[in-house]
Amino acid sequence: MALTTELGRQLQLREVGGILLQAATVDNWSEIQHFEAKPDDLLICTYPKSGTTWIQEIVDMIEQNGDVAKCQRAIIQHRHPFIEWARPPQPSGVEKANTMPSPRTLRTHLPTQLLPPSFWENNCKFLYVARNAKDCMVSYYHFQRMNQVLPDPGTWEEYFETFISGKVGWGSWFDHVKGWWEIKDRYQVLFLFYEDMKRDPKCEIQKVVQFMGKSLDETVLDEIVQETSFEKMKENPMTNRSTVPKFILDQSISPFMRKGTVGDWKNHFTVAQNERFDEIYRQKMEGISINFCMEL
Ligand SMILES: Nc1ncnc2c1ncn2[C@@H]1O[C@H](COP(=O)(O)O)[C@@H](OP(=O)(O)O)[C@H]1O
Ligand SMILES: CCc1ccc(OS(=O)(=O)O)cc1
Repeated sequence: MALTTELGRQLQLREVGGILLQAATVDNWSEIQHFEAKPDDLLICTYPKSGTTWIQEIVDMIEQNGDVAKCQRAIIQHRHPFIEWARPPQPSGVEKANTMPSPRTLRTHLPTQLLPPSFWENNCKFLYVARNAKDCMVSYYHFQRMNQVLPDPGTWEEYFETFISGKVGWGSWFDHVKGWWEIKDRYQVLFLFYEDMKRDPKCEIQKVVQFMGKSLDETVLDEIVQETSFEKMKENPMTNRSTVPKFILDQSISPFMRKGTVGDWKNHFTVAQNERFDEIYRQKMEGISINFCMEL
């Protein structure tokens, strides 16, 4: 009971610069902002529920030259320090990154304006994965239903309002995607789409290989495509979060590896919600030349 109360307190959300973050992250904000990135760091950047775990497994498989056994060395949450994560008394994401040998692969959900400045100063590589907002909203809703230490999402109708107003962890989807899209040509950013990864995983994985400065045989690429499929990762205890206790992630409510598809929003959005969302999207993303694929 004491443990769940403590976890609940840590995962309450508080604001930094108008963005909701977990309370323990806010408590640790100075350490996070002073994080010292190194020029050879690779930072995986995503808005929550955009395919973070998927791209992490892909990057690790590439780093390990397709050696599946090496990717089984630890659960995915422990392989790439999550720089803004804090859950005392466990070491923070910053502490884990500081003890990791280079070259490091790190991960974040932070929007550009909250990223520790040293990442820009060191011209690090950023690998951003974007997912269409409607599927992201659906995935985040089910995640908040099953995550027992996050605020209850309420009904779907209530969550729809919460999400479009950006009152969720890591803030507004619109601002997050816009922010990373706008800086992509000024820094070393590989900007990928979840929907492209579903449509042609080999092509997108090849882009990541090149971005990482690696070269892999065709057979290794094929192996990575296979091993990082939704079906494989759903069965893999190192990626499916099955090791997280039920009092934190209750996968009987909704599995972490839930559907892994493009277009599940059609099973959730009413016609009226869809029309309203499209209008809000048009206003908020005006002038941004991104074309999201909404169904495959
Ligand atoms: N290998 C894979 N292929 C496709 N989708 C995947 C995947 N691994 C995880 N996902 C999906 O990515 C979402 C989780 O994102 P994150 O890792 O950023 O939290 C979930 O979406 P759904 O809830 O739509 O199924 C999950 O099912
Ligand atoms: C505040 C909501 C939230 C979202 C994502 C989280 O972590 S992870 O991306 O699933 O590892 C944690 C909390």
